[in-house]
Amino acid sequence: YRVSATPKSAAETTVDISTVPSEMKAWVYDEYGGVDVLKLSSNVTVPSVNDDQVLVKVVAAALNPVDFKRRLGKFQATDSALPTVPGYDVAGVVVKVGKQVKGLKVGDEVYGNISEKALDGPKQSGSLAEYTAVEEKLLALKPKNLDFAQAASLPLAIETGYEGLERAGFSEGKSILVLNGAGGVGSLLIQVAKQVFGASKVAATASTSKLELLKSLGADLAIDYTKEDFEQLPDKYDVVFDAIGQGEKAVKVVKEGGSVVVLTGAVSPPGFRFVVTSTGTTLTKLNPYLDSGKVKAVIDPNGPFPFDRVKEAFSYLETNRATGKVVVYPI
Ligand SMILES: NC(=O)C1=CN([C@@H]2O[C@H](COP(=O)(O)OP(=O)(O)OC[C@H]3O[C@@H](n4cnc5c(N)ncnc54)[C@H](OP(=O)(O)O)[C@@H]3O)[C@@H](O)[C@H]2O)C=CC1
Ligand SMILES: CC[C@H]1OC(C)=C(O)C1=O
Repeated sequence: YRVSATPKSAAETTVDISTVPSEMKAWVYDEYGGVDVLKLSSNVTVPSVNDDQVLVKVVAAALNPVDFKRRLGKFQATDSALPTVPGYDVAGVVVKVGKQVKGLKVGDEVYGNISEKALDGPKQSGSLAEYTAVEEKLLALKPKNLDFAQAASLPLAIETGYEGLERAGFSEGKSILVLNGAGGVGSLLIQVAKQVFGASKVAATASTSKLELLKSLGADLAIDYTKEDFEQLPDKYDVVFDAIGQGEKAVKVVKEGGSVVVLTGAVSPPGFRFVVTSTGTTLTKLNPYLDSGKVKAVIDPNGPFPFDRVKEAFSYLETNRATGKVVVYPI
C-alpha cells in the first residue's frame, strides 16, 4: 500500500511501500577523501533487518559535519568498514520490522539519527540511500505537523543541543551564550534553551546577515562576531555552548561554577567535550514542541537538494556557511 508524503515545502511525493527490492540507489564511497570519492550507485544491497531494527524507506535525509569529517577519514580508527553509505539523519516510512520490534509497525512515519554513537562504529549503510535499517530505540514517530524534509533536518542536531544542555545542568532561569547560533545545532539550540529549558537569557554569535535570524529564533542578544569579540563584552553566562571550536575563549565568559559545553576543538576546564548519543526518547520528548511550532525546523534556503545533487549539498555544507540544516529531498 502507499502513503502520501505531502511535504508543505516540496512537490507531492508518494512513497511506495508495497514491495521491498533487494537492491537500491545509494551514495557510496569506498575510500576516504573529498566530495569526489562520493558515487551514486544503483545496485547497492538493501540492508538486512536485525531483530531489534526496522527497515525505513527513506523520504528525506539531512547532512551533518560529521558526515564529511568521517568521509575525510578523521575518525577512521573507530569507523565501520568501507565502503560507506553516509548519512545519519533520516525521515521516512517503516516497510519491514524485526522480530523483537514492539513499538513500530509497517506504514509508520518515523525520523531519527540512525547511529547511536556518532564516531564509534556508525552504521556502514546510512541514510543517503533509498532504504536504511535502524534500531527501533533510535527512532520516534514523525511529528504530524512537520513534513519529511523538516523532520529529517532535526535528529542529530537537536539531540546534540538537548544532550549538551542536560550535561551542563542547564535549567529554568539560567543564561546561555551559543557560539555559532546560525548553524544546524545552534539554530535549534537557541529555541530549545528558550522554549524547552526556560532560559532567562540567550545570547548567540553569527555574522552580520544572520543576526535577525538569531533574534527570530529567540535570542535576546545577537552578537556579530565580524564586528565584536564576545569575550570583550562584560556579560558572563551560566552556560557557554561552543558549536564552532572556540572553547578556549568560551571559558573566559562563563560564570563561576558555570559550564562550558564544547562540540569540537580544544577544551580546558571548566569546559568539557562530548559526542552526541542518538535516542528516540529525546525526539519523542520534543515532539509536542515541534508539533506546536514552539520549536521550528530551520532548513537552509539553498536546499532541499534532490538526491542526485548530494555532492553539491556536501560542497555547500563544507563552506561552513550553511544556515540551519542542509536537507536532501526528494530521494
Ligand atoms: N560533538 C558532537 O557530538 C557534535 C559536534 N558537532 C560539531 O559542531 C560544529 C557545528 O555543527 P553544525 O551546527 O552542524 O555546523 P554548521 O556547518 O551548520 O555551521 C555553519 C554555521 O557556522 C557559522 N560560523 C562559522 N564561523 C563562525 C564563527 N567564527 N562564529 C560563529 N558562527 C560561525 C556560520 O555562520 P556565518 O556564516 O555567520 O559565519 C554558519 O551558519 C561542527 O564542527 C560539528 O562537527 C555537531 C554535532 C554533534
Ligand atoms: C569530536 C566531535 C565530532 O563528533 C561529531 C558528531 C562531530 O560533528 C564532530 O566534530
